[in-house]
Order: sequence, then structure tokens, then C-alpha cells
Amino acid sequence: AWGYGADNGPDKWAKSFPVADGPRQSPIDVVPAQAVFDGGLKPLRLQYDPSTSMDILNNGHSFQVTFTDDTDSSTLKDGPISGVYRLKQFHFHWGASDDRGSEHTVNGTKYPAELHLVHWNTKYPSFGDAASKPDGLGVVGVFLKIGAENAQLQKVLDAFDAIKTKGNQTTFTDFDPTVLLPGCLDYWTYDGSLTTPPLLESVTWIVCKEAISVSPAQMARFRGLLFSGQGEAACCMVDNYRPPQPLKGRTVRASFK
Ligand SMILES: NS(=O)(=O)c1ccc(NC(=O)NCCO)cc1
Ligand SMILES: [Zn+2]
Repeated sequence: AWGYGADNGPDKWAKSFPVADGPRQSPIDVVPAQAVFDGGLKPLRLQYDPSTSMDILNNGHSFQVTFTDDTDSSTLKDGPISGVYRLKQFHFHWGASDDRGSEHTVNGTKYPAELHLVHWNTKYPSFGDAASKPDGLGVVGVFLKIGAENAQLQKVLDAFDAIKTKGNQTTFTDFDPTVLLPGCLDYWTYDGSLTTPPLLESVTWIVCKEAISVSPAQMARFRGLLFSGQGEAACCMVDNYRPPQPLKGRTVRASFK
């Protein structure tokens, strides 16, 4: 199965998932000087109801916090998208050291981690259906940079002991992911894909310009998770990021000057 190792990592994914070499793959390197300011882009409207957070899971590739998405309680509206997209889950990608870990880069700069808030377009009946449509998903990406301890992140990190190995999950309620957003919601946006198999080209990417902070000790906690399952040889969950992919003529728009 796919992963991030030498034998099953990003350079090998095209064998099982040929779309890996497609025209709108993610992540990309964002070059701010080449982004086109679009005054028609609206401010992001993220409205989350903490009662929709359900559980936190180690899925063997990352950990994710999953939300109930049977109503429009936690939504993404405006920004570059039209209609209403529902929050399904959020997860992170990170490195084995602070010099790498993000999927998107900015002028080639890698951040130590990147948060993805995954939403699906309610014009489709479900996440699974939306994931196969060109306008099916909206993912908000937020960079993490090394700095002060992020108290809002602590609640997520404190659940890690219960999800150390692949397949473990535990209840994770009353969490409002708004607390993980940067103060300024200026963003870049472009048409892309899932950054893990099946790499479906269904994502409107919304990458925030401003990063949130994470302390070195908190980053060390991320690296204590395991790709491996209970009773298997321990394999640290680190470097679970896909490197930037060719832009192939796409335009990146900026919501700010
Ligand atoms: N890294 S990413 O592009 O944000 C991403 C988001 C969702 C998925 N897949 C997914 O959510 N599958 C359904 C189970 O949650 C894969 C990659
Ligand atoms: Zn992701």
C-alpha cells in the first residue's frame, strides 16, 4: 500500500494512481510575485460548530479529527468558492525535523508542518461523491512555523497517547477548529488535487498567507506518533508530505495585494 517510504512514497504513486502525473496536482510551490491579485475574491467565511467534532484517528498516514457532516453546522463559504462546503475533517503533514514538513512551499520555503481543513461541496450528496468532481472539495491550508507554544494545539496533542498507532481512534468532542486559524485570512487559491492517493483532481485549494505558531516541543509530540500498527515494528510518523508538483500552466490567485 502507498506510504511515504522509499518503496511506496510519492515517487512511486503514479504506478497505482496515474493521475499523479495529471494537469492539476497538489501541492505546489507558491511564488507570491507570480500570483495574480483578484479583487473579485471574497473573504473566507469559515463557520464551525464545536459540537460537530467527533473523534481523532491515526489512519496510518496522518492523524485526523473527523466531524459529523450531515448538516450545514460547520461550513466554508465565499472565498473563491460558490455555494456551501461542509467540514469533513482536518489533519496535518509534518517533517522529521523543523526544516521540512509542509506540502505547499512559498518561494521554495518549507514550513515544519501544514494543517489541512477538508470541506466538500453540498451540491453533491456526500464527501465520496464530491471527491470525484472538479469542484467537489475545498481545502484550507495553514502553515505552522516554529515559535511560541500554541495553546490551542495542545488539546489535539493531548489526545496523541490514545492514537499512537495506526487504526487507533478516540472520542474528540467540543473542538472548534477556528482556534487553529491565523488572525489574518489573506489567501492564495488555485485548482488542485488531493495530496495523497487517490490524488483526485477535485480540490479548490485555499492556502493562507499567515502561518500559525508551534513550539519545538509540540513538533516533537507530532513525531511521537507511529505509521505502524500496534505490535508491529515501530515506524515514526514523520515526513508524511508530498513535495510540490508541476504547475502545468495554472494561475495562482491572491485575495490580497
Ligand atoms: N491532504 S489533502 O489533500 O487535504 C486530503 C484530504 C482528504 C483525503 N481523503 C479523504 O478525506 N478520504 C475520506 C476519509 O476521510 C486525502 C487527502
Ligand atoms: Zn493534507
